[in-house]
Parts: sequence; C-alpha cells; structure tokens
Amino acid sequence: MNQALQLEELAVSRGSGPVISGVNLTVQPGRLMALVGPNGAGKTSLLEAISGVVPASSGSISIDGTSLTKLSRMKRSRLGLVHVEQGRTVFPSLTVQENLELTAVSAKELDQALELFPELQKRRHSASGLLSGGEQQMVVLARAFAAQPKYLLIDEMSLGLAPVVFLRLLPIIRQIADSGVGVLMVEQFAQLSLGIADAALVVSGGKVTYQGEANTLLAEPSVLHAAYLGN
Ligand SMILES: Nc1ncnc2c1ncn2[C@@H]1O[C@H](COP(=O)(O)OP(=O)(O)OP(=O)(O)O)[C@@H](O)[C@H]1O
Repeated sequence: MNQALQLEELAVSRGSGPVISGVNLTVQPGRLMALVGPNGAGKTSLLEAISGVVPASSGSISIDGTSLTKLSRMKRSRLGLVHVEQGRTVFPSLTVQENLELTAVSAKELDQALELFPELQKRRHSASGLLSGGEQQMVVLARAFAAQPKYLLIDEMSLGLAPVVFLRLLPIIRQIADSGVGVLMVEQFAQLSLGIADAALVVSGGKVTYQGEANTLLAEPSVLHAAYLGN
C-alpha cells in the first residue's frame, strides 16, 4: 500500500470562484513539506480542503490509499489527519494538561507530547491562559501531536509570534516529522520554513508554481522569487 497523503488534480472554489486548481502532491510519513506563496494564493484554502473544512470542487485526496474526498471532517481525523488551523488557540481556563487531555489518545501520548516541550512540562498544571503567546502555541502544537497524527497540517504557526519565539517552534516541528509524521506546513516566513523542510510547494494565484526540494529554493532565491510571481 502507498503510505502517503496524496492529492490529485485538487481544485477548490469559494464564494469568489475558483481559488485553487490542479494541485498534485505527495507527503510521505516522516517528511516535511513547506507550502509557501504570496497572500491570497490559496494556501489556507488548500489545507482546509484536505481536512474537510471546505469541500474540494474536483480532484481527489487520499491517505495511505484510502480516499478522503467524500468523508466528513471527523472521519478524516479518525484516519489520522490532524489540522492545526490558523489562529487556533488554547482553552484559557483549562490547564496545559487539560488542554492536552482533549485530544490525547491516552496518558502515554500526552506525556510524549509534553516531552517535546520542556517549557510546558514545568507549567503542566497552570491555566493555559496565563502562558505567553509562544507557550500557548506550544500547547496548540502539543495538543495536535497528542492526537497521534499520521499526517499533520499546520497553518501559519508564526501568526502573532515574534520571530525569535517562532524559531523555538521550528525544530520541534522537525522532530514531529522525524518521529514518523508526514507534515504539510503553511508559513509566511518562507526562508525559515524551507530551512527545516524536505520538500517545498509554492502556490501563486491558486496554482502550483514550484514543487521540489526545499534546498533548491534556499540555494536559488531567484527561483523562489519567480515562483512567488507565478512564473
Ligand atoms: N471564507 C471565504 N469565503 C470566500 N472567499 C474566501 C474565503 N476564504 C478565503 N477566500 C478567498 O480565497 C482566496 C485564497 O485565500 P486563502 O486564505 O486560501 O489564501 P492564503 O494563501 O492562505 O492567503 P494568506 O497568506 O493571506 O492567508 C482569496 O482570494 C480569498 O479572498
């Protein structure tokens, strides 16, 4: 069986009309793909179509050979697809541990998720609303990891964070991929996300304008620039 999150000729329409078309991609377990592109390119819409927040207008989505295209959001998550949506926050009155208990498969997964974040272990019994913005994003990420995803979609983890705080999260996202999770990460800080990624996908104007090794884009900024411009 083909172990991967796979999209074939995926298209998405929103109120304004088509926003994504003809997307083909494969994310394998243990691999990290950075999805970058200009504002309004359709990156969030693409993640939302994969997890089932919005329907795909055509094309197919599958994980490990099982088609997701017609499945509800809940069924997709039961198959191991976890989506950290843009602007997702903690439940502030719940402690760190209680936030993780909402998704953790068992106490073992909860502890494994906390092991990724020594900062959170120390604050395990603190109300999450009392944590810093960066620590709250760690709770969001830990909560996603505690759900034991096979494939993880992460949308703009850096939103509202100082770059220095985001820099602390990047190696943890790499660690999550190295533990065997396939990660597709949308990020406005293209260079930083490409720096930890294996593969890159650039979307501009709703179409894929680059797909390949992340290193190639880091080594050739002109290729990245051209892809952003839709060339
Ligand atoms: N809920 C919605 N209803 C109608 N149109 C939408 C909706 N959300 C997004 N769009 C439109 O879809 C297009 C793609 O937006 P999307 O948010 O997917 O892009 P993006 O690449 O994630 O942008 P950004 O980097 O600014 O978040 C835009 O033209 C946007 O106006």
